[in-house]
Amino acid sequence: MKSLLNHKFTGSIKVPGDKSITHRALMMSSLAEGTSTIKSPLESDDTFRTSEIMSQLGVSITNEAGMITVTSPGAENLKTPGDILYTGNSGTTTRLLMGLLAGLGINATMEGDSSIAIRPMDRVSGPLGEMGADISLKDGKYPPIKIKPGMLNAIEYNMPVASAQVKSAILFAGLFADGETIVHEQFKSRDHTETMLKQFGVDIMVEGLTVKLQGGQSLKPRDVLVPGDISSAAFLMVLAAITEGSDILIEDVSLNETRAGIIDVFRQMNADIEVNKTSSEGEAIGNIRVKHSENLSSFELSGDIIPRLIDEIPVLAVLGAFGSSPSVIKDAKELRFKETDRLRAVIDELSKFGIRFEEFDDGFIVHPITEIKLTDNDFKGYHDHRIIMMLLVMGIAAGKDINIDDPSAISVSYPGFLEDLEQLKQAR
Ligand SMILES: O=C(O)C1=C[C@@H](OP(=O)(O)O)[C@@H](O)[C@H](O)C1
Ligand SMILES: C=C(OP(=O)(O)O)C(=O)O
Repeated sequence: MKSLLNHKFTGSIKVPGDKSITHRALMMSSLAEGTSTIKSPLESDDTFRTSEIMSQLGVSITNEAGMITVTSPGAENLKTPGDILYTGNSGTTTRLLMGLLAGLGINATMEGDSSIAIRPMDRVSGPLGEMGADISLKDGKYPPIKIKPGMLNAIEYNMPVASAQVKSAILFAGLFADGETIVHEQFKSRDHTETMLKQFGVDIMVEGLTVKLQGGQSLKPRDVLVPGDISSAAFLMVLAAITEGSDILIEDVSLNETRAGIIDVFRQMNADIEVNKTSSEGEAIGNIRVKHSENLSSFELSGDIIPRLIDEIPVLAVLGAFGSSPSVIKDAKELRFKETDRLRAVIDELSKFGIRFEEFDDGFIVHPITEIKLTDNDFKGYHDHRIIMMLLVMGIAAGKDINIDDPSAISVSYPGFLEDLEQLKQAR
């Protein structure tokens, strides 16, 4: 499908800092007695929630010119918060802090917005309960989450779903548990917690799909450099690949293998992509250049690649629609438990452009778009940042001005998205 656009997107850009890494850096610096710094963090609604909560626990956090300074009295001296801890729209804040607060033995109640209120939390309270944590949930499953102090024992846990949030919550609790905590994954989920715990001086062992950690270790302060977020870069990568004349260079972005599944997909699609790693110490970092390609083919994704691109699937549906034959996503049922049911949202909203889908319980087939015909110009963003940015990319590629009910949730992960699009936009 040729795009109807009269402009292209060119130039170099840095996307905002990685959301997963920023959350973890704020949490781990708050456990390490002394002063740590976080350079180029993501400054967005979700990371603000984590920062606010760490402050409520007695940590001093200041932010000046793209550098956060965290001064902590140490894990044992964090205090019981006076108020409810509000996690907003952030699943990562909510789930990781369940493990951390249970480990710290802090009495607290956490709740978030209306989307967090219907995201399952029993996947975390289950294993934490096995460790001895006292956590109660509404209807046994949802926030508000009430955590009471208690002694924890280490467990050996087989993860039923690929989830870095569950794995990280168990590892955080394991830091304070008696004995060795062992987590086995079926598919490898993002490993930022493991990498960063090592950087903060924790002895943690990673062997294939198994992570082991001895309780009773303390963290030492350090300086963290946050690379750009490949999940944010994904929107620009897809835009460049599908709009004629485009050529975008994204600099200093995370190339962590457990996050970089989208690069494999671009290669599978015969997209024009160049990747140049500039550092592989700790978190891999580098540059990604994507040019428009006339000859995108298709992709078939299932199994272990899914956790490596889980948040990119909405925008990959757009890429698939510009391929020469149908593309397939399977084993992605987890998308139904994100900020909204993302499989439903992708199919319902992209169908309004005339894109044809076949839906499965755990994925979809997206057919190549042959003609863009808007059946409805009123789009729903479901207050989900990834769905809204997906729609904006599709709208641009289609050369249509679309109405999205409420685009404000972009600020959950990429507050400057519209400005970055403006900066890259050129007349053709
Ligand atoms: O640990 C993290 O930082 C995240 C893990 C993923 O969720 P799951 O753990 O539910 O797969 C991902 O979708 C989310 O955006 C961030
Ligand atoms: C699912 C996401 O985040 P969280 O789980 O932290 O809300 C996301 O950023 O796409």
